[in-house]
Formats: sequence, structure tokens, C-alpha cells
Amino acid sequence: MTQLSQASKDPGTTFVGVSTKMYLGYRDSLRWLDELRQQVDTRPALAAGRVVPFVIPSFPMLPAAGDIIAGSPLVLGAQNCGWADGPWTGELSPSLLAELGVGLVEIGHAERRRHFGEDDAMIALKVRAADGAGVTPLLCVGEESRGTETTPSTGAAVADSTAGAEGAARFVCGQIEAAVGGDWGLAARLVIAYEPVWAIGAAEPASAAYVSAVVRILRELLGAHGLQGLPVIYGGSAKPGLLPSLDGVSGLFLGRFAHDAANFGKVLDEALSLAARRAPDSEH
Ligand SMILES: O=C[C@H](O)COP(=O)(O)O
Repeated sequence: MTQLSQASKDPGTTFVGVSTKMYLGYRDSLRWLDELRQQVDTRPALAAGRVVPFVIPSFPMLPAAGDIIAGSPLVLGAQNCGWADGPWTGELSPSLLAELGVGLVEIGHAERRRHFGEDDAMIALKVRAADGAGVTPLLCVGEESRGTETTPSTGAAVADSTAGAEGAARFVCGQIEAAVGGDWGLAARLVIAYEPVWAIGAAEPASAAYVSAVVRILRELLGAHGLQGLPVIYGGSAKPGLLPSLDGVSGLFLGRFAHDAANFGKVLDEALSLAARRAPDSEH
């Protein structure tokens, strides 16, 4: 069992992760990974495991990244996977990723759904294969556009920062159900990255009120399957300052704004402060 799958069984765990997507080349990735390791090494409170940091570099970086983060609490992730060994030219099997020490793998990221035609059937195959190889699926879900609710009398847009949250939560719950083929036992082994598509690559994240509302309703829906405590982290232009304003969200999945490693450190501090507040007798 990977460090991540053990940690993810505790609903109090906070995840702080970052993907480089295709933003960094090889040398820049090495430099950045060194900086990220320093950010983690200078925060010994991470050893308690209540905050789990993870890093998801490009595929070719995985062996070097494994060496750079060895012995640190950082969990290594991959940005995608195939669903089988064998005649699948250009793919990477979950079993190979497991051999490289990968603890979690992104599946169904919005960019893969949009640009590479990944559909629910492919995503379900990947989720099952990753789980079978012992690599925790980091299932990426999120609505395409922010819902706009209108007042019945005037048709005017409701000026409510949580408008559309219920529709988004229901859509996301449907994406999760499709990704596990209705097998909620499998869903229990996932980490969910809730990433509203419209908030990815933006200047600002979705509002804290909106994200908290979507995740709250999502947890109610998941509760029908005994999964209200499933780890659900937020991604989409996340940056320092966001995590403390969220309610009921299990952490952040950072992108561009953590390509400055210092920002990753700032979010780790925020996560550690929240964890310390929940466990006042901790060593933090
Ligand atoms: O993989 C990370 C997410 O898609 C968020 O990326 P972003 O923070 O650059 O919008």
C-alpha cells in the first residue's frame, strides 16, 4: 500500500499537491524539484502525516524526481496513465508507474478530456487499472461552465456566490459514478480533485463560498454511498490564501501558482496551521 492510500483513509488528512503539466522543461523541472524538496524539508511538522504533500511532474522526470524526493514526505504522482500492459504504443501502464514509485495518478483531467478525447469509458478503465496496480487514482472532475441561476420572476441572474453549486455537485457526483462504473467500493479508494473547468488556468480561483458549497453538497450526495468523508481537494488557479477560507475541503491541487516553490511552502504552512488547530496537542 502506498503512503498516499494509507493517509487518504483518514478523513482529517489535508493534501497539498502540485502538477507541472507541460510548463517546465527537463532542467527547469530538476531545479524546481530541488526547491520543492527544500520547502518540505524545512517543515518537519509534515512528518506527522496529517498534511500530505504530493508532486506530479512530467513523465520523463519521474525517475529523477523519485531520487530527489526520496526520504521526504512528498508523494510522487503521474499526470496520466494507460489501462493495460501490452500493445499500447506511447502509453504508460499503471504497473510501470508503480515500479517507479508513483503513489497516485491523475485520471480524467479536464485538459485530457478536452484535448485528447478522454471519455467516461476510458476514464473508468484507467481508474480500475490504476487501483489494480496499487496506484491511487486522483480522479479529476468538474463542471464545464459555472451554472447561472435566475430569479423566477424577472429572469435576472441571482447575485449569489453559491449559485449553481447544486448543479455542479450533481454533475461531479455523476462523473465519479461513471469513473467507477457504479462500484462505490472502488470509489472509496479514490482521491477526488474537484476542478471547475472554468477556473483552471484563470487569474483567480473559484470563490471560496462556491467551492465550499459544491463540496458540501457533493459530500451529501456521496453520503448516500457511505462516502461523505472521501478526500475532495480543490484545483483551479489555487494559490496561497485560499485554503484557510475553504470549508470542508480536503486540500488543494495547485498548478501554475506553485511553480514558484515558495508558494507551495506557503500553502503547506496554511495546511499545517489548520491541522494544528484541529489537533491542538500536536507537535506543530
Ligand atoms: O493541475 C492543476 C490544475 O489543473 C490547476 O491548474 P492551474 O492552477 O494552473 O489552474
